[in-house]
Amino acid sequence: MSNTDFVLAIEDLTVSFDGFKAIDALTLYVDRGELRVIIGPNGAGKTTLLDLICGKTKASAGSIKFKNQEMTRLAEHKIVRAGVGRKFQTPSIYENLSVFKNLEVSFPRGRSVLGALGFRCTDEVKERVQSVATEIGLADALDTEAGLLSHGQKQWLEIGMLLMQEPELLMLDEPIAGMSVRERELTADLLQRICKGRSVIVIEHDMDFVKRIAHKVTVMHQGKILAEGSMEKVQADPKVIDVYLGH
Ligand SMILES: Nc1ncnc2c1ncn2[C@@H]1O[C@H](COP(=O)(O)OP(=O)(O)OP(=O)(O)O)[C@@H](O)[C@H]1O
Repeated sequence: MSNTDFVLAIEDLTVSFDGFKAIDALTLYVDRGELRVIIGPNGAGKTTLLDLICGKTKASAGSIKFKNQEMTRLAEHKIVRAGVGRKFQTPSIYENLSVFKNLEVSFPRGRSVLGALGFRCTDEVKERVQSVATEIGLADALDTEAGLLSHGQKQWLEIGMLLMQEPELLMLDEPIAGMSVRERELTADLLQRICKGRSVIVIEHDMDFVKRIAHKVTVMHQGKILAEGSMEKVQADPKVIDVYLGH
């Protein structure tokens, strides 16, 4: 298959669990700087697709190319190192550490000789922590213990921990679940900012939020793509109304 300009090129991807195809010959391309939202009914295969991209689940067949490099045979940590970040629904922050520390420990190590010899909180790390904290709206909370943050702030901190690694593709599974209206608005703004320098894939069920953030929407159903395009286009698609939006 040929090289592409897409940051992510998924072709004929299939995964079977005991003969059941959770992802079925799926082809999907994501542009650089694109914010793609994946929607679809329960069991459509959305989470499984993210699991495949980040290497948590191995494909039965097909290809996942990230910046033209095949990912399907790479170990999870190598996919992270290649520039793919994934946030799961439940936050995995260190509750008893400060916001600063949470960000600091997420700075990638071991890539340089210095990193391999031992980690030091250099000016470079401090600057990165500061800039990420500003990006996620927690610049004034650097000394706060993470466990004391609101639910929304914890979610942003986790996004910040991923940003510390400067991923070129960031994947988020239902990022606004449990958030207040105000936190949802701030998250929409945050995602708009984040996708300026990278591609973002979001799984989401809240259609008002999808409308606010999506550049393009992919609708999944039974492991396949049912529809793809602008929110207006997929919303007006009778197939999509039939299996998802009409319910
Ligand atoms: N490890 C696994 N073993 C067996 N079946 C699995 C496994 N992972 C997922 N499945 C099945 O694959 C299908 C797709 O599940 P998936 O969680 O990807 O759907 P989803 O679109 O994310 O749904 P939801 O919106 O409910 O999160 C489901 O029928 C699920 O039961």
